[in-house]
Amino acid sequence: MMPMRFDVITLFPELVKAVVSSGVTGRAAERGIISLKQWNPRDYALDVHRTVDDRPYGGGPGMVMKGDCLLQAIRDARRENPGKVVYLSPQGIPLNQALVTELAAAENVILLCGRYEGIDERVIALEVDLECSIGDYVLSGGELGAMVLIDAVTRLLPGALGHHESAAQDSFFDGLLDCSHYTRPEELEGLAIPAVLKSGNHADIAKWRKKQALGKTWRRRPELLQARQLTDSERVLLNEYINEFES
Ligand SMILES: CC(C)(C)c1cccc(C(=O)NCC2(NC(=O)c3cccc4nocc34)CCCCC2)c1
Repeated sequence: MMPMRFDVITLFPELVKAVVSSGVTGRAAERGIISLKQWNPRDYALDVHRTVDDRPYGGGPGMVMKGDCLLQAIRDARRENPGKVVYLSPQGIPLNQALVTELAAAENVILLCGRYEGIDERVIALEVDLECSIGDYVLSGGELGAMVLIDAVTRLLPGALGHHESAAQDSFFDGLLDCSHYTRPEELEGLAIPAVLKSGNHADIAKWRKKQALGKTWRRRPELLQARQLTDSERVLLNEYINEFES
């Protein structure tokens, strides 16, 4: 199995490298499930000051990343990794599990990270296949977006998760928020755990967990429920939860 290759165009290669230094993504890199290569536009800046940014046409505050260095870095990366070029950007489409699943099916992907006020628009016109955003807040660069994407995609690749983890992952996948979790000690600072979890009755426990997940999603992220058809038994559980919640 060939590793999925991520090529990241970034002024901060060390920041992005951290994503493969530990945890599931670190293990996936060790196992050859993913490979990561960073390309620094500054290596293409030939002037003595190695300039990668310049003042914006039309004036205004801040600087813009110069297109020439970015284009050369992207083209060198493409030569080694003929993958889709994804620009992590606040103007992008929201990164969600559906898009992550789509990206995990791709052989390779090139991730472009902006800094300063952004990148020269002509780079997007010439080389970017997809713009995606990890959320609506102001960031200092696209690198954290790249790392989020690498983490989410890697978890879907065969062999990345142990069987315990992949089973847990599947429970995440059913499109609902997660139920509450508890572990030892049984009493923690005077707080007990829900009795059903000590009952040993696996049917009751599964029902309780599903009801918790449905109820929590209904309370906190009702729009996720819209996106997901409920089975008849799930609808019954949710109605039970709502009746209890509102009683
Ligand atoms: C959304 C909001 C608040 C309306 C907004 C509107 C306008 C600008 C920004 C902003 O943050 N500009 C800075 C910038 N951000 C990002 O790269 C970025 C931000 C958010 C999610 C992302 N996912 O990937 C990359 C992302 C980093 C420096 C280079 C220019 C882009 C934000």
